[in-house]
Amino acid sequence: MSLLETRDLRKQFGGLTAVDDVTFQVDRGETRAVIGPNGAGKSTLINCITGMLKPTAGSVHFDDQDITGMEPHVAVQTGISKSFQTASIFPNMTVKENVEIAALAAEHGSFQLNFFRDRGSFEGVHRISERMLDAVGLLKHRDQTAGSLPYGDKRRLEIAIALASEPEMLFMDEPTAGMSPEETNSTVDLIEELQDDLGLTILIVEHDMEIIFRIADRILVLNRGRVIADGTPEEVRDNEDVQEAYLGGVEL
Ligand SMILES: Nc1ncnc2c1ncn2[C@@H]1O[C@H](COP(=O)(O)OP(=O)(O)OP(=O)(O)O)[C@@H](O)[C@H]1O
Repeated sequence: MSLLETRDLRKQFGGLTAVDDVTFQVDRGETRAVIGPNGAGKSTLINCITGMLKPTAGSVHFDDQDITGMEPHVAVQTGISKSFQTASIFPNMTVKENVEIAALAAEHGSFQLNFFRDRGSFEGVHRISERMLDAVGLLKHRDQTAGSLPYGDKRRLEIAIALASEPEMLFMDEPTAGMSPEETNSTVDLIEELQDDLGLTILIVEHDMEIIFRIADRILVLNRGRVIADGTPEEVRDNEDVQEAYLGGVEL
């Protein structure tokens, strides 16, 4: 059963078709990657899913609801927009306070929907925050100010902040961009832990093929707005169209 699905999703900018009838699914608990060369339509596809852009045609379904073209503030009620919000770090607050604020904000935002759900205590917020900090390996730095963290740890804190709102799906937009090889490795380890420990559904856009082949269950490959391949890493790696689109025929 899919958590997220697009059906014949299309976005045109004047005469340019940036997303060309894209149909794909993200199943619960899977790590789903979207890849493609520059200008392939990855950002446009994601923006049509989150409501940042209105699709020209087709539909988007999240958790069995049609959310096509919904404004982000309406879509929040379906749980999808929590996954896509950009995590912003407050540099003068501690690592832990940053995560607690996100957990509190999520609780407030979902209050009307989860009227009978008892998360309404600071104890609950505290527990969620500690669990997420532990998950990203920042528990020992919880009392440090967020601004003093090294770059890689800041990106991990952003993941903890996103997780604190308990999203149905975690969206990661090039999570390792700008990281050193060591930071990249530990972030990939982290993603693997999140998959195993929390059973998260992850939608990831990433340029680094090595990372994608390591962590993705299924990969959607776009080129000039169209789906040219969709399958397991092995299926995608062996696909001639993918090799052609990416590297002009050089083997991946
Ligand atoms: N707002 C816009 N107006 C007009 N054309 C756009 C707009 N946004 C994107 N495009 C065009 O749509 C196509 C797809 O762009 P998009 O940014 O979705 O690709 P991408 O796969 O995310 O690329 P990159 O990997 O470089 O980020 C490109 O040709 C781009 O120039």
